Amino acid sequence: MTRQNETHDTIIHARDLSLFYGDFQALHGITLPFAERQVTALIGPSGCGKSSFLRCLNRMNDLTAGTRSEGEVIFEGKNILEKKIDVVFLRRHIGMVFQKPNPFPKSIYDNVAYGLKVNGITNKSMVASRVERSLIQAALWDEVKDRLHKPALGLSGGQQQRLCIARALAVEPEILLMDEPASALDPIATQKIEELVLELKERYTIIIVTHNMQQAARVSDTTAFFYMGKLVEVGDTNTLFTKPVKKETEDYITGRFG
Ligand SMILES: Nc1ncnc2c1ncn2[C@@H]1O[C@H](COP(=O)(O)OP(=O)(O)OP(=O)(O)O)[C@@H](O)[C@H]1O
Repeated sequence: MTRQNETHDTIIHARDLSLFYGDFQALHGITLPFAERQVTALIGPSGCGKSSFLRCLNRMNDLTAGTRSEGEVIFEGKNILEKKIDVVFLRRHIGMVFQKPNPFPKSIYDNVAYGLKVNGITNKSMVASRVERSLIQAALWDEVKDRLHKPALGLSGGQQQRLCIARALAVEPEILLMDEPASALDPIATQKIEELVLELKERYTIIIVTHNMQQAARVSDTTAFFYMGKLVEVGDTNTLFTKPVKKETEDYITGRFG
């Protein structure tokens, strides 16, 4: 949770962001700033636009034909939605972890080293030290240090997800986007991911989509509630869950819908 008297600058800021899949408008004028080195949870019922919004923040929606956005997402003084933005560069700064662990069918080592190669880092000792550091940061090193050259697909689901986090961290992003990173995992693996999120926010800004309100309450400093493509309410997590301002938020967090 936020330490008292600590201030956090805005690192990325969606301004009046709308998103269309063909004729269907999935997001309606979302304005939402994100504080540096904080965890923000995006919550809301299925289909409300949480993942669509998250994917706008590193242009993953570009991969879906027929998508169009309006408005701005400001990162490092630039609107990252502009066509001229280099998305490889952008995704080096804004990494992503998906719902289902998706390691490449390569060794554990090569999975983590992959992004470094894509970004032109080939010096062997530098790659080795970044691989080790990323696996330590992802709380996986002790479990894999003796089998780095074994297939990643031989790891458990929870280990695979931490490997995907290590892969994302290897290129030293500022922001980590997590789309329901624990929803495919058992309770123990889920707890590990939650502990990891709390550790990682010392260095990284984390934006996490979750269906699990207890999880949002446990890991996030700020929570944003989405409903039908709109941002209904955003605020300090504790306050949002105990004294929501909007009726829709209260109905959702008390389980009256969704
Ligand atoms: N590729 C796509 N093409 C067309 N419509 C889409 C596409 N992806 C999402 N949508 C629609 O956009 C809306 C928002 O979907 P999105 O997946 O962002 O919601 P969500 O809140 O993340 O849902 P969930 O919690 O179920 O993952 C939904 O109505 C969905 O059907």
